[in-house]
Amino acid sequence: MSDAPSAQAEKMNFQAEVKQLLHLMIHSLYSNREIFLRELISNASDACDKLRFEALDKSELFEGDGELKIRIRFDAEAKTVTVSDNGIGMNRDEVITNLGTIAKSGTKEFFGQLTGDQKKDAHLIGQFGVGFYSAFIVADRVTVRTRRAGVAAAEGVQWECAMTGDTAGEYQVAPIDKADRGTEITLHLRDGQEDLLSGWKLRELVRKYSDHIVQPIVMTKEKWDEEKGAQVATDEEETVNQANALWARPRNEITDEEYTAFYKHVGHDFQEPLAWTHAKVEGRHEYTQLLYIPGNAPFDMWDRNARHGIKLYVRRVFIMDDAEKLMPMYLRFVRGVVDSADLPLNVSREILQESKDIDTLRAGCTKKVLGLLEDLAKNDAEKYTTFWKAFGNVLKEGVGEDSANREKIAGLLRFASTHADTVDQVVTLADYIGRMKEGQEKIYYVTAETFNAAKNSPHLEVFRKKGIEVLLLSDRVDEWVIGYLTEFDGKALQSVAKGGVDLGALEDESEKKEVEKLADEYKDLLERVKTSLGERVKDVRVTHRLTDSPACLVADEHDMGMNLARILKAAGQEAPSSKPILELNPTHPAVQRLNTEAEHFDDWAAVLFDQALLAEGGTLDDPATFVKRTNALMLALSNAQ
Ligand SMILES: Nc1ncnc2c1ncn2[C@@H]1O[C@H](COP(=O)(O)OP(=O)(O)OP(=O)(O)O)[C@@H](O)[C@H]1O
Repeated sequence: MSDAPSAQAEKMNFQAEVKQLLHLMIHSLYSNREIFLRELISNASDACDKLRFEALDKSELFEGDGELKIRIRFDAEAKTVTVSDNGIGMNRDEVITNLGTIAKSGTKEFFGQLTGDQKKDAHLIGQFGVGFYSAFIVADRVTVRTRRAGVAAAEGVQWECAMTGDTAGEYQVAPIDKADRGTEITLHLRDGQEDLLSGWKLRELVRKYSDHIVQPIVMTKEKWDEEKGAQVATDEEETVNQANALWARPRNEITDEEYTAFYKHVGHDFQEPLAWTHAKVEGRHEYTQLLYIPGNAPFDMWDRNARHGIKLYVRRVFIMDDAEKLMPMYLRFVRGVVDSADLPLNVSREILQESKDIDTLRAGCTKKVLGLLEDLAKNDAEKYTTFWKAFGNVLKEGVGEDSANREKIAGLLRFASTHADTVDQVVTLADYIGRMKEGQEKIYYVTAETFNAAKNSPHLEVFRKKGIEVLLLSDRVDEWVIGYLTEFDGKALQSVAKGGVDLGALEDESEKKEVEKLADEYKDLLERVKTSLGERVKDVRVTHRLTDSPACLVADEHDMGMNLARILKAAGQEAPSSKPILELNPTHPAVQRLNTEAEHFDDWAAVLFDQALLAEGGTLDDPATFVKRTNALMLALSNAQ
């Protein structure tokens, strides 16, 4: 029963998503039921960290008790397990928001991806974050008693939810008196969970999952009672975890299991990390970094304001969460801890904004992470592939964002190309250069909105014929990457859909002469087409790049590529309007036919232009006229036969 006077208790309904999540949690995560303790301890530890941070300039929040700790108790008779902390606590509004709703970004995507298959869904919930609600895996009633630091005892709040009978979708909130600040969470265990009512079992779980928690986790000491033949509680308390900073220990004394358990806490992740790097840096600035690459992208990765980044400590004292200044945006998936020996203990977010020391820390952390990625790429291709699939598109942002490390980041990029002609992004720029034809000076690429549009682009025809590899870029961010990455290892990057194709030494003299000759022969035709198309084209010329298609559109050397112009337009941005150049393939029968056409010349010219635009991935601004013209030409042809 609740300790609160029921007259003042208020019934409230969970947000619909919470109900769904609770249901899923209980059904999909049952085989992982032990994690509830890790999650509650992790939250308690975060609550202590938050208090420490808020108390930096408001020491009265400690209320005379600065020794932050987490306590675990159990009551075998009442069948309860209680986790309490003397951290920041919550007020009524916070209780309702934090425990009654899900305010996370990515919530919609998460629910959209659920399949009903328990295994798959368990994996998804893990990625989404299990948190407080995991308590309901082992408990059918949960009581939270909490009081925010710094407010009066009478401002305590009790939250309670029973998952039985008709009340499953609702919870109760009531005011209570709570003398000590912080949060106490009592789990009323479900039938069959009695094994958790044991000091030995709970200690085992703490050691297994929460040993690395920095605050002491205390439990009542037990001793063996011969008469009763059982362990009995004493009046003393003892710390049951290591309660020291894992990152401050020497690397060779930390096991992989410990690194992994620590990651799950700092990364708010349910799954294993992909890789980590742990180093103590000495010199002008002294700091320790323990940085992890997660195995999966979190749901809120595309939310550039998402939290959960790097925790900053100063000489092992927690300073702040999500110190975004410590990692560049394009490495926002990195999780972990940086512990500085030089920053002042009273450092604030504002000081951090301007601190030169932070710039040094960030440069050091960035270097470490890029080094770790290089190492993975070189020595563990499988892991690197996993990394690339999850975070490749975020890393690409770095090409524009971090000019100092541009070459390094470029070396980490992976592309699809005409070499394998598959959608898999596996080609490095170095691989490409290694396969360049003799006499080839540039790295060629094509950008398009989809992989198939890139792969089948008419602009590739001459490259395919000559066996020259072309990178196939179809991720949105690629246009941005290419805008900054103009060369790699001394080789310029060149779009196959821009400017004239100058294949340099790859083109033989006779081919060049042939094109020049055709250009001369077709001079009049080019002029007529240009006049016919009027404002739609900048120029009309004979192509070097087509072998099979009759026509294609290209952007002038210094104009914006057409794919980028479309992306900008779709994003509602002004793109400088530049007209394309139409290139015609005089060896194609359609173009030869055009040369002799009199009556339907304008229709032919317009259809060739529109087809080239479609093949290039563009959209017609007047599709109905295109259809009408094509039909008219088909009829004219069949009448002529
Ligand atoms: N012991 C506690 N003391 C103070 N606040 C708490 C405590 N436990 C939970 N909360 C609050 O409730 C919120 C929701 O907790 P929950 O565990 O569901 O998610 P989370 O910790 O924010 O994220 P994640 O599930 O990804 O770890 C927390 O963000 C915190 O604000």
